[in-house]
Amino acid sequence: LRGHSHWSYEDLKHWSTDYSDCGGTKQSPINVDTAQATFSPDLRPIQLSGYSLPANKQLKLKNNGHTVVLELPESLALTGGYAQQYRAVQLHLHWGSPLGPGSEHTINGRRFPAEIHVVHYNTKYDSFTEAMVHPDGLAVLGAFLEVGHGENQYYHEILKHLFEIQEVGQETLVPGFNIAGLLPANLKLYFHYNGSLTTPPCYQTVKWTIFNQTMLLSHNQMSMLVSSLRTDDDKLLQSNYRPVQNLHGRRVLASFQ
Ligand SMILES: NS(=O)(=O)c1c(F)c(F)c(SCCc2ccc(C(=O)O)cc2)c(F)c1NC1CCCCCCC1
Ligand SMILES: [Zn+2]
Repeated sequence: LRGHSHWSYEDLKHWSTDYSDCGGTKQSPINVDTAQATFSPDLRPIQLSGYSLPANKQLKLKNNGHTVVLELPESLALTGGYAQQYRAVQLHLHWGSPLGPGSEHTINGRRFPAEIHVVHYNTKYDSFTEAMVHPDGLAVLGAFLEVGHGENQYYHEILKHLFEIQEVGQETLVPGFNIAGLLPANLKLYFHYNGSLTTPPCYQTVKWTIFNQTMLLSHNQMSMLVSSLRTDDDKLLQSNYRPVQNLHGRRVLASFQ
């Protein structure tokens, strides 16, 4: 993955020359046109197990030059909503700048201030790297972040460490907490579609779940997110989102009407 870090959000055109899947027909992110989404009553509530981690479980938080990544133990598992079991790999965020929002997915053309992705791999494969090249290999849970009134205590567990990893490659340790608190309380309402990693190598191996309920952060927390991290040319790491990709006939399912 080290070799994948020389791309940037500025030269998107070259992604598909260096990584052929980036030019594929099942790419992410997408715009969700809610009027075109198909209600699918057999979409079950997403169920998380093992997401509540004790404080003595230290998690690595890293600035990898493209986002902030929190590495997750495989003890976190997706046990509902997907036909097979998936285990957590990492979570990371996408955000904008003081000039504009930075979610990756959009809803009816609306871009949200930020978006969290919790990445999992299908346990029928021996490892994440093995899973990530199979169409049913990965499951990513996505939720939008908006500015509300109060501080979000769960996001604070990550945001309060950002100053320690301002430079690319820096990492720090975060005490365990209830990772489920980073996702909506209502895991029944979501959109579902087959897509890809939104970064090179853009493998088309992700079953995406985008929750309908958004997460609320304070204004201060959102500004910490958009103005703490730097990239490898010492500029602020901002607007780390890929433009929405064509559906090419794919259907988006909705677990609700
Ligand atoms: N939205 S997403 O899930 O596609 C995604 C992004 F959009 C991302 F932008 C990222 S970060 C860019 C990829 C990367 C670069 C460097 C390092 C490192 O030095 O450790 C690691 C990763 C990023 F890490 C991920 N998720 C990754 C996809 C990259 C390859 C496998 C790693 C787990 C999932
Ligand atoms: Zn992502």
